Amino acid sequence: MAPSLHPLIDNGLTKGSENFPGGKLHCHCPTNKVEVTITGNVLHNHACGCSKCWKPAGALFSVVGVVPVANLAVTANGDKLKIVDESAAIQRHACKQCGVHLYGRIEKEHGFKGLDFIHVELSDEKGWQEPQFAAFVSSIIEQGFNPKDMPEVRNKFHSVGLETYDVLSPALMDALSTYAGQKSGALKL
Ligand SMILES: N[C@@H](CCC(=O)N[C@@H](CS)C(=O)NCC(=O)O)C(=O)O
Ligand SMILES: [Zn+2]
Ligand SMILES: [Zn+2]
Repeated sequence: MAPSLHPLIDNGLTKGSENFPGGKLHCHCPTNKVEVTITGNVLHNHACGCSKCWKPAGALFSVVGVVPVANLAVTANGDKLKIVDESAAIQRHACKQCGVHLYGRIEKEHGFKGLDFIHVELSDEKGWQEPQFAAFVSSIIEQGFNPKDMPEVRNKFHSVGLETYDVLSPALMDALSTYAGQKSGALKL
């Protein structure tokens, strides 16, 4: 049987809705769930194979996207959150009890500062933007995936219409490089 990439991808993509108003994310605790309220849709939603992004049980990939910081609020049981790795660029806030990552925030100077990273499968609402591409695909090997099976993984992404990259997509890499070039002064626009 083919491995699960992610429940939002395995059986094909469900397109998001225009003018989706947003919704609530919940952790997996049976009671006293951490709740995060998102205004508006997620942007740049994508699969991520890196070792740091939260994945549901049995999935090889995370599905992660961004929202402006101003569009995210912790609305219940925020005292259960802790930062997974203080030294990472993305400060991932996870539930201490169930381990689910509710949001990741960039606090240091970075091309994506001002954006929070979220996992829309933590919401019951339908209409979130569907994944747009797959990033950090080769990184699953670092976590124990056999490199000989990589063609199957990339083929599966392509079969649902997603392009695969081993870092981020060209658009996001260009945005990061634009930020770096402007910061150093080498790029003047
Ligand atoms: N191969 C590495 C890649 C990690 C990585 O660079 N992740 C990307 C995509 S989420 C990133 O921007 N990380 C910044 C961070 O985790 O703070 C791994 O799997 O751990
Ligand atoms: Zn929890
Ligand atoms: Zn990642």
